[in-house]
Amino acid sequence: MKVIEVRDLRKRYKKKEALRGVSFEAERGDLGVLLGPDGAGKSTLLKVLAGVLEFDEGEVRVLGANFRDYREVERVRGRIAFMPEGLGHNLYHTLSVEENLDFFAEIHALPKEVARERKELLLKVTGLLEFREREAGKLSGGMMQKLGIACSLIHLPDLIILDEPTTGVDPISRREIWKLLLMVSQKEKKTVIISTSYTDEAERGTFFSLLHEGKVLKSMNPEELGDKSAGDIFVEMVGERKEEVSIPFGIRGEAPDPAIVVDRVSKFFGSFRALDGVSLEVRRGEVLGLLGPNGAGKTTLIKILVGLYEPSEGKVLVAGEDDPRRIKRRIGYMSQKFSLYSDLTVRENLLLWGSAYGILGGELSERIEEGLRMLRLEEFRNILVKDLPLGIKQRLGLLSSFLHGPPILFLDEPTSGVDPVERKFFWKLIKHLSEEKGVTVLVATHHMEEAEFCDRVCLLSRGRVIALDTPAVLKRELELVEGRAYEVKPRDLYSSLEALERKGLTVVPYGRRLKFFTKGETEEVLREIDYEWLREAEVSMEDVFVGRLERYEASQG
Ligand SMILES: Nc1ncnc2c1ncn2[C@@H]1O[C@H](COP(=O)(O)OP(=O)(O)OP(=O)(O)O)[C@@H](O)[C@H]1O
Ligand SMILES: Nc1ncnc2c1ncn2[C@@H]1O[C@H](COP(=O)(O)OP(=O)(O)OP(=O)(O)O)[C@@H](O)[C@H]1O
Repeated sequence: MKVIEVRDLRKRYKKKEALRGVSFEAERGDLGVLLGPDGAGKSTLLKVLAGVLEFDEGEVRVLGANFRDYREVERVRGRIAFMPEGLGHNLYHTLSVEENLDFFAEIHALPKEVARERKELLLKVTGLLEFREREAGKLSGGMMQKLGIACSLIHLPDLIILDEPTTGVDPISRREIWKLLLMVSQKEKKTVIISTSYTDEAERGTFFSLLHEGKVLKSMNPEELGDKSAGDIFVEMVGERKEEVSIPFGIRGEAPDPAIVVDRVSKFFGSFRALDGVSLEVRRGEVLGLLGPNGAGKTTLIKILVGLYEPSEGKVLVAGEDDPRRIKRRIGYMSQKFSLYSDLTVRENLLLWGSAYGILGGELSERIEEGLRMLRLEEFRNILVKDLPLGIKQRLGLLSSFLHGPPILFLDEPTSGVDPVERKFFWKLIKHLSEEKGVTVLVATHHMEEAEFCDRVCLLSRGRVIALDTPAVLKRELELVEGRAYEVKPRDLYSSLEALERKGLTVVPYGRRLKFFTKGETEEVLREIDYEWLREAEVSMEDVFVGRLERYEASQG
């Protein structure tokens, strides 16, 4: 049975035609993934499907209701869950984690026992069990996102629409969330439609659709991919950004070496210890990647370094300064939840930022024009920030952070929700700033492939540094502990999975593939699953992340 039938859908916002004749279908039990460049129209399509945005032309039938007629939309609204894009936008920030879940269960009139069972399951899957009493507004970004997903799933409606649910979510939780979505679609036969900026996620659903400039360019099922990845298809259809980066304006002042010193820093919120004796140094001109599970303390550390929080213990030196007011003048900061004025346009925001740092007149206009061109923001210059798609907001956030030419840059998840092509460009820009301009960069990310671009990587867990080294050393160390990594080809995925699990090996799904480490039993394991099915795989930073954390958690009991 078709749960969604869309024909020739058109939607315009004032002058902008966001959807230009979209056709789209999904059946019961489908898990459909929307991919597309920033601003392609994904959120617009999802809002129409959820019945929260009116459309101009075309036919939209959802759960048998004709969405032209508003009374029909209302008839099925209770059977649709919708999570909008953005961290914690569907939550009550002054209610606790548990109260949020209870609230959503109650408005959908779930029987008490069912609500209790589901709540416990969702708290477990999202890793929020130990934080059930914390106010939602005090959760980390990724924890908020996971609570948002849990609140959308608690009444298990027939159609679940999630706009970028895994943005800001750490790699381990991302796997758990995917397991949950697969269970909801395969076992419960619910229909799930999500958008994502992770192309590997497109390979895990029943189909994916690539949107570009308000049209569906391609819809396919992952089996049709052959040897290609969804990322390859994305780049083929959308095109790469091949141009070199060159930032014509100068950096104001130079940082000392080390540029950042963190000395035995702890931070308490009430009795909760968010940072626990963190010490590290960032060398001048280095790009240091900050990784860690949601709630590890990455944002807290960055906020201390940029002078927004005072440490409870220990001290920091940034650009040789220990006074938060002086630090703020020497750095650039892109925060996780945006320090942008939502009722001002893109250009107005940049004017305010630049002039706050004393850059004025012609020089400011030149910097803004150059920045808008470089980050492909020109067409958005007169759009209010609140109307910008997430990925475009991120571009503006990045530009504001370095517009005034600071020698040290703090970027808190700059690429979350940014499309893969633009994400690569962000990294070209970050590397250019560090290598050509000598800028020191501290960058938090959940995109593990980006950790490869960092000079060194710091892995935080529960407020402590558990690893700090170059990506190459961390990967080599993992190989020594875990053995060689192998990948299993897709056609034999499930039989291989069983064979491997019988051997007691942890098998990790990577899109349509599986990956495992041989742990010194190479011959025996390889014999059990035909050699032909295997290929040697490279150890990735995601393996390092998972491996290190698992070992750390085990050592802590
Ligand atoms: N309320 C609005 N007013 C004006 N223009 C809008 C509004 N909402 C969206 N747009 C425009 O419509 C286009 C599509 O936006 P949409 O949010 O659907 O993109 P998206 O594919 O979800 O992007 P992202 O993944 O980056 O969030 C963009 O050009 C956007 O600027
Ligand atoms: N104002 C606050 N009051 C109470 N607890 C807080 C407050 N701010 C942060 N925390 C807690 O401190 C911990 C660390 O949060 P932080 O935002 O630094 O994590 P993070 O590593 O940046 O996570 P994410 O990857 O999800 O962004 C979390 O458990 C969070 O709930």
